[in-house]
Amino acid sequence: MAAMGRGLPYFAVGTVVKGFGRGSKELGIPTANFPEHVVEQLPDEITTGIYFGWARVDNGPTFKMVMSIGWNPYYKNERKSMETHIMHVFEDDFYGSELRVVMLGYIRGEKNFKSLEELISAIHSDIAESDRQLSLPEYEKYKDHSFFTEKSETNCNGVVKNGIHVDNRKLVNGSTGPSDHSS
Ligand SMILES: Cc1cc2nc3c(=O)[nH]c(=O)nc-3n(C[C@H](O)[C@H](O)[C@H](O)COP(=O)(O)O)c2cc1C
Ligand SMILES: Nc1ncnc2c1ncn2[C@@H]1O[C@H](COP(=O)(O)OP(=O)(O)O)[C@@H](O)[C@H]1O
Ligand SMILES: [Mg+2]
Repeated sequence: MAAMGRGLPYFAVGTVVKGFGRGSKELGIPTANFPEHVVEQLPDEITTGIYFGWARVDNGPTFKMVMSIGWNPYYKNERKSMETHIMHVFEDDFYGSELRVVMLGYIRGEKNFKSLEELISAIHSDIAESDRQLSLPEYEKYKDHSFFTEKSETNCNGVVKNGIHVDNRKLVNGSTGPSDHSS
């Protein structure tokens, strides 16, 4: 079987936070931004650039997604971001919701562009390419991965690597007690 790329599949969970508000307003392409600690947990193999995969908001359906990781050279951001455009039209914003993603393939590196129109057109090509790739059986099957159907917990800041859930809530909340309430 063909390899997916170094570090892939990569699973991540986090709360949707505010970015610069450019995605919807300037580009017409909203991106749900992950908080800094999720970005910081990315392993070195996950280089900056554009990835495709699947995404789920809270307990909703799982949709195709395309993600941008990096400093957005067109805007020269000072902080590295990890932003997911979900291929679905949502009625409302979902800041504060839990976003789960699995990244399956790498499309290209981040680029600078001479105009906003060129950036927008590149993003539209990425969306079309991701849409095609995700319909292939080898990628489509991840839509129903147990990662998405596991009972989700509030304030879950866990990160899942290669199917293994690494729960780092203790680090985030500073709690050291056991997380299992059933015993
Ligand atoms: C599929 C995709 C590809 C992107 N490619 C680039 C890129 O090559 N260069 C760049 O500067 N920004 C790129 N971006 C990031 C946009 O500039 C970013 O989403 C926008 O600045 C919105 O940021 P905000 O969430 O802070 O509002 C891409 C975004 C997406 C969704
Ligand atoms: N299809 C979608 N994909 C991603 N985010 C969406 C989508 N539809 C609505 N949103 C909402 O829009 C927000 C992102 O818009 P954006 O302009 O990028 O703002 P920000 O800079 O705060 O990330 C998300 O956090 C989410 O609440
Ligand atoms: Mg955004």
